[in-house]
Amino acid sequence: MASPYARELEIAQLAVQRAAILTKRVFHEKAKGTVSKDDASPVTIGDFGAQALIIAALRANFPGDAIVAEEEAAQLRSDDKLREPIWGLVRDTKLEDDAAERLLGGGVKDVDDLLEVLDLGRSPGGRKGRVWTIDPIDGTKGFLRGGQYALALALLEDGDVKVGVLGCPNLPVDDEAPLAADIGANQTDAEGRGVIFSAVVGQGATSRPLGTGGLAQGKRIKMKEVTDMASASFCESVESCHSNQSEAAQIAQRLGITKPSVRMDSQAKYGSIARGAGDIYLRLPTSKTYQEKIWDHAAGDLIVREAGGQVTDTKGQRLDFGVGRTLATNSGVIAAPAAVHGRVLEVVQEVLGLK
Ligand SMILES: Nc1ncnc2c1ncn2[C@@H]1O[C@H](COP(=O)(O)O)[C@@H](O)[C@H]1OP(=O)(O)O
Ligand SMILES: [Mg+2]
Ligand SMILES: [Mg+2]
Ligand SMILES: [Mg+2]
Repeated sequence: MASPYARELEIAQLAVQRAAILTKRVFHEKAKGTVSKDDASPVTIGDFGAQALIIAALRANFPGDAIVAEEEAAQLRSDDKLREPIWGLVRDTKLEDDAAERLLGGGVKDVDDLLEVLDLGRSPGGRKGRVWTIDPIDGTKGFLRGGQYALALALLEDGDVKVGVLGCPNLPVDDEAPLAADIGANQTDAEGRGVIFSAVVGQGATSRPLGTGGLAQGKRIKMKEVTDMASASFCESVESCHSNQSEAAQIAQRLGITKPSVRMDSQAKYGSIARGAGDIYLRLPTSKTYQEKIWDHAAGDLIVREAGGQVTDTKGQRLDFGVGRTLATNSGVIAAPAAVHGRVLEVVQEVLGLK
């Protein structure tokens, strides 16, 4: 008998792989069709296109499942200058391997279907049933800057993450490559770059080359053991408005961490620590009102936990993906090897005045 979630995993990986072909094309274009959303954050033709391709694959393979995705069609309905290039990209993007493309199935018929497909991602989420979460480009600011970004897809069942897939086109394929100080800036997806991290609950976490055809064999990944805090380092956001960097510096000092933080955009941080290229991911709230979105954390949360890590918020609670489209009951994120998570949490709470 096939292992649980085998089909969901395969379809999710192929969907991410195909959507990454599209985002890589846009990554190399000077004009990325960037517009501003209501919350002033940027979105590009790459975000819309990748979301359409991923949802089309889910619609074809798992028609009964709900979808919580970041983007929606509203802006495109009134803007054909934006809509047309997205439609062109979606229409022309296929996996190089015909058999894999057939297996994935799920095209987008025309421009109207494109808008319809994008809006299939407006489920409110919740505690019941199967819900896919999609972040078509996580770290859009990194994508625009030429840094790291990720395509994130996860399956929730009754609020728990069962399958997580993270495509990181600009990370090295090699799990052993240490995190270079410049890993978050001026990246390419040239030869030797592009990795998919995946996890299924209870089955461990893997990495494999992202590629553009079929899926290569996966390799087991594990977090690095941190025996001595002096040799560890934090992996943090590039954006100081996404995570409080001065509090992180105080926490590092109290823990005896001397190395500078590695800064990179997106859930590539979760993938990097899961494969032992980095140690500890800290995300400290910068505002009392911002609620983290479930699509920004679901895949990464499972991948780190299946690689031997522990993921909680700053209160020490597991991330709760069953309360809606946001992590409304959580505050911040601490992802670390299980053996040191408790110590990191303790110091985070001291510095944030939570104990
Ligand atoms: N004010 C905010 N605080 C925290 N995260 C945010 C905020 N605004 C947007 N984000 C989301 O944070 C994530 C990027 O995190 P990081 O800084 O770790 O790369 C992205 O998912 C981004 O959305 P998006 O998917 O649109 O890029
Ligand atoms: Mg966004
Ligand atoms: Mg995101
Ligand atoms: Mg996004």
